[in-house]
Amino acid sequence: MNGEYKRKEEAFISVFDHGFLYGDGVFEGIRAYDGKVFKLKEHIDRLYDSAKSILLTIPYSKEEMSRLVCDTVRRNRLQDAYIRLVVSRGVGDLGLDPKKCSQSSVIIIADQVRLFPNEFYEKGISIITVPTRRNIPDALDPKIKSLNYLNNILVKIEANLAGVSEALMLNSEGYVAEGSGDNIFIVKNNVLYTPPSYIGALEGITRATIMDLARQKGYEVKEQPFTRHDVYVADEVFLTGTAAEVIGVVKVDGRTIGDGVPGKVTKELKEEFAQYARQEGVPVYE
Ligand SMILES: Cc1ncc(COP(=O)(O)O)c(CNc2cccc(C(=O)O)c2)c1O
Repeated sequence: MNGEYKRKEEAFISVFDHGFLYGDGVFEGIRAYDGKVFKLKEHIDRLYDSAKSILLTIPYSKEEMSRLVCDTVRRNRLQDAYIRLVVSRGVGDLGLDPKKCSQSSVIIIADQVRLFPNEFYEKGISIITVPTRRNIPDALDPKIKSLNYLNNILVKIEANLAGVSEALMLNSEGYVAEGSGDNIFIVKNNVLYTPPSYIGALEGITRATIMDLARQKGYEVKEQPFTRHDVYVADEVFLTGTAAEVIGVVKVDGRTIGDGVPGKVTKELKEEFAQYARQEGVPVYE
């Protein structure tokens, strides 16, 4: 926390922190595999882009921040880790004006990874689309990974109420945007499609990695808008995210996708990703 290491039980922020009061801040969710931080540069770059976009100053260079992330994993003696990196506007008085905050808060948490049950990956998951739309880019750009996650949480609540583990948001024009915490791919006739980021979605790092891996395997990958209809009639559907990695979707709004089990391309890319994620990364212990 702001350069000092605190035990979990002593790690507190002020009730006047504008990250807490107004969601005024940005964050990243990063994973370490076998003692190596995966896609650290990409996550740090996205964090600093998000901060710049809301005129939030991060009081460390990217190199210092990268070192602090690795230090935090090391001090927690973790090999496989989930890292939450948060930068808020910091402590100010009760007005929302950012000028009231003199120093941003920087918090780095390294914890055990909590994964979806293995069964979700083997059998695939059932999801729904929900009425809650993705934030429109000219209100709050979904490319900014900000602490404002209520749009996503409302979608998660709708998924919970429907008894499913994830839900898809459309954008204001009715095109599929993304899940509450993951990006979406559909496969049709061996071609992969994913919404372009201008649709109103986070530019996922897992999404970008899967696009590269798929192309290296010879698949055509197209970034183009698609509708719920395209999802329903797809041969395969899968979601990507730092936590989920690659997870097959076998039912959407009651429509069975393909044969009702995770498809060939989904399984191939999940395996490819798992191997790649364990080879790559910034070593923490060397
Ligand atoms: C809205 C949204 N869209 C897509 C993604 C996937 O992006 P990455 O491939 O860069 O992770 C995210 C990221 N979502 C995310 C990241 C880390 C943890 C968790 C969690 O559910 O605990 C969720 C996200 O929050």
